[in-house]
Amino acid sequence: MAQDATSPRTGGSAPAPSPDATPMMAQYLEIKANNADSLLFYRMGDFYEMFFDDAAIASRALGIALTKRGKHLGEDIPMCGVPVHAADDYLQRLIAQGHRVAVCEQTEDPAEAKKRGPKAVVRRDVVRLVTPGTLTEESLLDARTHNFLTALFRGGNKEGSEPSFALATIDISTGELIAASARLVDLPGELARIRPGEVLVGEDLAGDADLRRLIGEAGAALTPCPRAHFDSVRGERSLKERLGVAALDAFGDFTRAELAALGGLLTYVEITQVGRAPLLRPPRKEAAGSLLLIDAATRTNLELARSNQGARAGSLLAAVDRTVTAAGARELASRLASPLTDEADVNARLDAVSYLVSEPRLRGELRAALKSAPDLARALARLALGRGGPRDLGSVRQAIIAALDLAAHLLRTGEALGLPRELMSIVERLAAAPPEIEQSLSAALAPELPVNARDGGFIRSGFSGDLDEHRNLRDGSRQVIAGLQATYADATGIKGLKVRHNNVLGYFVEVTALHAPTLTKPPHVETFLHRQTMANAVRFSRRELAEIEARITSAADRALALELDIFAKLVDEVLGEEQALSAANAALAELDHYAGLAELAVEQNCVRPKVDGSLVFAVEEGRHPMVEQNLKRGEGASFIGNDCRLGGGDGEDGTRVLVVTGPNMAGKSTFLRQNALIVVLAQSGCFVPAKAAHIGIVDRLFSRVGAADDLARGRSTFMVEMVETAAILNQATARSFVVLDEIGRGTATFDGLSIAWATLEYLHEVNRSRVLFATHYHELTALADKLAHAANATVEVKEWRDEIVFLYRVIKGAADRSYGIHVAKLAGLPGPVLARAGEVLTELEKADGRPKPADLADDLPLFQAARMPPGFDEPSPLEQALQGLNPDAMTPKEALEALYRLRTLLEDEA
Ligand SMILES: Nc1ncnc2c1ncn2[C@@H]1O[C@H](COP(=O)(O)OP(=O)(O)OP(=O)(O)O)[C@@H](O)[C@H]1O
Repeated sequence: MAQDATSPRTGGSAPAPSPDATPMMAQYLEIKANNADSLLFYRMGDFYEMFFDDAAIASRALGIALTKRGKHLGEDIPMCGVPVHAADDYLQRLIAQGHRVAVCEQTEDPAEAKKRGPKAVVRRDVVRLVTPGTLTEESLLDARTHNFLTALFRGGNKEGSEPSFALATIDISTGELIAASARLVDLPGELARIRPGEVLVGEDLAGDADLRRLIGEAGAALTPCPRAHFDSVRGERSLKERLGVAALDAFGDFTRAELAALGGLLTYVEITQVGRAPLLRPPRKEAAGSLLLIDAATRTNLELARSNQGARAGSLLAAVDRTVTAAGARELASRLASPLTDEADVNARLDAVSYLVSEPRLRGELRAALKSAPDLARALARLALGRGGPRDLGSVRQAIIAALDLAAHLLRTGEALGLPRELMSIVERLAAAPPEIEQSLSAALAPELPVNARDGGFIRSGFSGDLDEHRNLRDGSRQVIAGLQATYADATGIKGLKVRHNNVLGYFVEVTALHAPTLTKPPHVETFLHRQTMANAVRFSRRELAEIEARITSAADRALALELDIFAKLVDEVLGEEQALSAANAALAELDHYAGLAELAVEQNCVRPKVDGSLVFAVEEGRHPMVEQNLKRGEGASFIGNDCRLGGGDGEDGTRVLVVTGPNMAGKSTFLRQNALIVVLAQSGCFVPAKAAHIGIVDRLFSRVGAADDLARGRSTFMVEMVETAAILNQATARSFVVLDEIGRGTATFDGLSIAWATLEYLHEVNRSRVLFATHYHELTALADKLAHAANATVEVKEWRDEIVFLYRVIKGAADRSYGIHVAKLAGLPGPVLARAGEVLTELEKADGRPKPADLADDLPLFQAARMPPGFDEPSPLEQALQGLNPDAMTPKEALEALYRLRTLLEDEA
């Protein structure tokens, strides 16, 4: 999808309608004028043609030839076209580049138009607008990913109050509808969570450069809509109408702003679908505080849904996805993007996974049965929009069979043991799948189904007497024709005589040029009417052939009309049970997602985390899911699990901040991120890659790495880093979990060190969050020793003959050096450069101008404004001991002993 929301996504310009235009061009210009913001696909026979600027834009975007067709006001008309049968492909490419397309079809038979006069133009109209957020075709969608359209409305604009936004989101390919609100600071995170393909904003907001940038960064196309569409009264009314309810209270407590966003959303959907109403599931309100807040940078940094390369492969989502259906994969993606904060809800999900972990046979059977469950949601959505076909009806039938089977199966096995709450709710919804719809469909549908209803042949013979009769007539007449070939051959004595068919002549008799004279002479000239002479063959028609053909055509037309009638009735029947079917579909998706998570837990040796309301974070032998799976796939190496304990036993004592130092490449970042990922997994209701885990609910998760340059936004590395650090310091609470990886590295050493130092203190004293802080500033280890709830950890390495061996074990204590030059050697830096770097390092270390850690720790506090708690600035016994040390005057043995002493002191303090 195009990333830049500021680039124009409108269609090209075309001249205004003019009286001098040809009748067809006049029609084109009128339709184009009504759809100025879209590329107009204008149907002409077997092609969609584009003219004027649209043609130039499309030919560039699609790499197809730009030609011309006639003149308008004396100028050539640029034109390009795409064949109708391949249109989906071209549409997909245009949409992916952020264009919108208005599809204009012929709405009457050309024969009808001819009746109005030789110059009459076939009536045409736009039948739908295709935009990035409103796709429904299988060929345009990724089956395992939602395609969301989000309407954004700015509310709460009271003088001085912080603007807040209401977001209404729909996936029209499944009918999922969600409403939520976010403060301005949380908006990027919300957009990164939802990942809409298209965002609608009122025209009043569309000019806001910050908002445009933000939407562009979320990878969405921006579509301005009339401000009047964002009307809360209208939103509420159309939602009630669509859902057939008198009040919305049962679905959640929607704010006026959310209803306005819903209004904008539903109006746009109505416009783009040209009056067709998409399927709507009951709206889900995401209440403030019910979800773990994860900002956009953290999502990118942790590679939750996409890897750093932008692909699904390599992300957390890909690493934990063991679902067997597309709907299950979408459910998993939604849940992983939106972890919960309610202890009971998280545990209910974990109960479901636990149950399926402990029932391997049932799990295997469920997964095998789920494999045959088709994508019911998308089939239903297409049927609702009038874009469905017989195969979609087949999917509905198949899905009902699967749902009822699975419900019975789960109940049978669950009876003895009692199913957990979530699985019970799944069973109830599966069991409510309407069997009578399945019966109707099974009775009506043929075993082989075409994609399009107009291809016919999808109704089982024996279902409708009327239909069978016309089919027999059609097929019988075809046989009569086949028989006539032999009759004619006998009568004329021409063995090679053939009866053939084409669209121009209909049924005709064909003989070679050699035999033609037999038919052009009496007696046959009376009955064989010459039609066409080809190079080697001559063609004749006969009256009875034409008569039979007319019979065939009318029987075939009638049969198709009957089939289409039955199709429409079946679709109506199905849509009459839309709610029950949607509910069954959601249940299928949830079941697949739970069974997939249980499968993953067993396969990857994951455990159920203990999730509660404490402030504890205790993980035993935690692992990084993506790094671990990569290692296994690559060298078959095993991942070293590491413990991480923060937050102590009852929250207030013990370590809250862990400062991790260690050589490059030793595994610091991996350690930091794996713990953040464990929070995400646990609160989404997944088992976690560890031996044991206890997680006190986290309200906000932050993960940052010393950032890369963001030149596109005109910000330097350091600026980005500071903006992001500021966001954390301003928002993190005592319930938050913060991961900072080498913050402050993007500037001069002392500036960076000072900022990292102050940040660490502030997190410790003011935010009081659980924090993992990796740094190459070894000076910070002294600070960690000084702060009551901070501790040092390092990643173990062994030195061996001037080489380093990484052990990937996180242990207590601080690293003494970075081994940067060793790592540079591993990376293949030329020998002379390494040797010279070694010399420079020795000189620098000798003349070390950097302040000694202990001195630094004494000079502080840096920010009295932060109101340190009493006793904060009194040196602790550990600090006093540190002050008493003079590393320069110590032998290595003395230093080691001192270190042990310090550690004991530290443990005493904790
Ligand atoms: N626990 C572990 N078990 C096995 N291999 C690991 C482990 N942790 C890290 N690794 C391997 O080490 C590589 C480097 O790890 P990582 O990027 O975390 O190092 P780092 O200390 O953050 O490095 P730098 O300071 O240079 O950023 C990983 O890509 C992985 O292959």
